[in-house]
Amino acid sequence: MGAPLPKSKTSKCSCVPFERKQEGVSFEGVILSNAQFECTIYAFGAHVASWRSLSDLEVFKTKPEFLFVSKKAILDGTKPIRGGIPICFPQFGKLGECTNQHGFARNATWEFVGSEVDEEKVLAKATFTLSSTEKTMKEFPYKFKLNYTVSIEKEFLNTKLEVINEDEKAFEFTTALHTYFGAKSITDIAVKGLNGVRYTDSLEDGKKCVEGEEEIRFDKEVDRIYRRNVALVDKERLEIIDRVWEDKGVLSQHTRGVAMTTKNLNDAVVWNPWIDKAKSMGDFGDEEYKEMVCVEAAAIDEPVKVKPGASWIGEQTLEAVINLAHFSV
Ligand SMILES: O=P(O)(O)OC[C@H]1O[C@H](O)[C@H](O)[C@@H](O)[C@@H]1O
Repeated sequence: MGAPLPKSKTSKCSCVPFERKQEGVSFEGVILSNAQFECTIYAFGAHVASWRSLSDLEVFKTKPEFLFVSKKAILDGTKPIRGGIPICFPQFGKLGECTNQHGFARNATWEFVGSEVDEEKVLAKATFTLSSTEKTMKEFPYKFKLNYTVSIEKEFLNTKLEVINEDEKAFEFTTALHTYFGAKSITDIAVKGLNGVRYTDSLEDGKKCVEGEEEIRFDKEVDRIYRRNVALVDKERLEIIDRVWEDKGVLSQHTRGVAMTTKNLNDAVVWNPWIDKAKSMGDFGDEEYKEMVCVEAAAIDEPVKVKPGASWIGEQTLEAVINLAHFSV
């Protein structure tokens, strides 16, 4: 682990490394705090496992956590962690030569290489890195380096993945920041910002469809890859609204949710396993489909090409929103 940035008496922002032992297995990571929010990142998978509010506001106090992690998640390094923000690289799903679905980055232990805090900006940041090894070369035959920077700034969580080609050959990859959002109840969740967007339905052999709903609601299994308009993707945002905070069907000031913006991640995967798939997953509770939805910032439809010596950056920014005026009602 890199050098810790201890919390001084006067500082509100911090990045504190930790080591947890669970059934003899040690798990390392860092906790970022900026006095408003706290974020836990494991070195295994450079996995953001928690992003929680530290506020006393009622709408946060009753459920401070914004991300979902399964109670059955396996935290011994033998399996990717079910929940949080797994990093899919160098392939999304089975779209590549890797043996494991979603590639190897979420199964590897990354190195914590640095941190930064800035009281004025209300910011705390940590960077992790992962480089190619003989093992990764067997599945993805290129030399690469990944830098992953996680920062909390006020009510924003930014996750930025840099992919550097250290090989003599160009390479291609697909990727996703596979965020699991927590829900009080899935039937009260709405995903907005995809109306009119083309998507492939992974549950119907990749059937091509166009989204016709202003709000995507959930009452069955959903697994879709939306291809957002590249020209608009930097300006538009996706909203994951938790309508349970509404007052008698009327949008209240306390409606809360998350607004997502992305850079260079033009696709959005929307996934909820629903009943049967939930039961088939060993590291996911049978009823937990009611408590989560994945909205994943991704580059899938058009694989990213990186020339030798060049690099690519993809990022997502999540904003914790409680005031309805911030949502595009
Ligand atoms: O079980 P995992 O390998 O973590 O994948 C979980 C899910 O990831 C994505 O959302 C895919 O679109 C789904 O088809 C897949 O089931």
